[in-house]
Amino acid sequence: MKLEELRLHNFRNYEDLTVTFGPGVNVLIGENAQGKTNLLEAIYFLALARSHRTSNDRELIGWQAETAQVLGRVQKHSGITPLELDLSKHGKKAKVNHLEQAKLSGYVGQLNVILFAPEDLNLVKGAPQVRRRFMDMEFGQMSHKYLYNTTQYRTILKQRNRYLKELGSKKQSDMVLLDVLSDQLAAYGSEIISARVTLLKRLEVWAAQIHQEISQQREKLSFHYETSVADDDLVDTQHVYDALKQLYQQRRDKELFQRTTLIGPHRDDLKFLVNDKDVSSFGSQGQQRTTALSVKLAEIDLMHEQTGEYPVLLLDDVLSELDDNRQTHLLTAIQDKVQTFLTTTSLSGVAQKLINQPTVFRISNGEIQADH
Ligand SMILES: Nc1ncnc2c1ncn2[C@@H]1O[C@H](COP(=O)(O)OP(=O)(O)OP(=O)(O)O)[C@@H](O)[C@H]1O
Repeated sequence: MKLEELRLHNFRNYEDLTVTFGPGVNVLIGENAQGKTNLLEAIYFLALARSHRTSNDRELIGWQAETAQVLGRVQKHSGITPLELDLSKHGKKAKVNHLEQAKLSGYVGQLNVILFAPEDLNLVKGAPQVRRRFMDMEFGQMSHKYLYNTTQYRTILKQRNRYLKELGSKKQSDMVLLDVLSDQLAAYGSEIISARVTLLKRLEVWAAQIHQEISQQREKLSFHYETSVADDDLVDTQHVYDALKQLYQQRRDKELFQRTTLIGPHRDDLKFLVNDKDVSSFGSQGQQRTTALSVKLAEIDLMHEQTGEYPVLLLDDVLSELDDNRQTHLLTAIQDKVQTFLTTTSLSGVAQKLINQPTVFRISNGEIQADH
């Protein structure tokens, strides 16, 4: 899929912008603080109806304005889809084909993006929530069911945690309601865990292949999904559901004592192994970077496999963080097949690694100009 056109009204420092993009690599050049990342953020927002930088949508509205709009035209095998997000201080409206969508799951998935920013090099070394967020953002774009289950799970988790607090402080003593909430949490949680296990198996195949190429056949990358559910129970959703229910029974006293939910996908993690060793503890910085890059590039193939369309790739200032070999791998992997938006402060070093001429835009103070 390709993002053909983007229009912004009062989005961050863009008052009024209409821009048509090229189908291949689009390079966004500009000095610091001119609006390069804001533009990538707008594309990410158009795809996921949320920003990658802030959970407060109001920050996205231009300082002098009350409302903001992001509109795009997405080209897919099935034709062109217009997307629209309207933001105000009262919330946001999402439209597909000019029709307002009541649920986020009706909107997300129309434009699929993969964002790769310097922070993503933390995928391996960072806290577990970085990897959980990574799984949820990527798998949610590929599967409506996954997105729905994670949204429901979060709601029940909040209710259950609130109830555990009330039980802990003796404001409540009814264990029947706790059982009902545990049951619902196990139902959504088991769907999430089995989907993660299945999709990670596919992602692992692609990532291992890319990692092997970058490391010149020296390293074997593999994944391990870490969860309280025993490996033997990770066979299907029903087994995971039964295991979670049992775990909620067994750990009830501990959860009541700690007044929070200790088991479920919101506590799980993903480990990356290089030559069977945990790369976050034993890998060099170079191996950790190669792992992050391989996983990011593998997502492109996984999304294509799952949806039949290549996603749009957003590279925010990431090239400067990669050495020559890794840069070449990244740029070769995306040639021709993936529409890419790449921010940089200088074109040197990028252009000669690309086979085809990129479309270049200069960004200055919230304005964009195509470079001819
Ligand atoms: N809501 C907003 N309204 C207006 N301007 C904003 C808003 N939010 C941020 N800005 C402005 O946007 C600019 C930052 O843009 P952006 O983060 O895209 O920079 P950049 O071009 O990617 O720079 P760098 O290369 O340093 O990352 C700043 O000048 C900031 O003041």
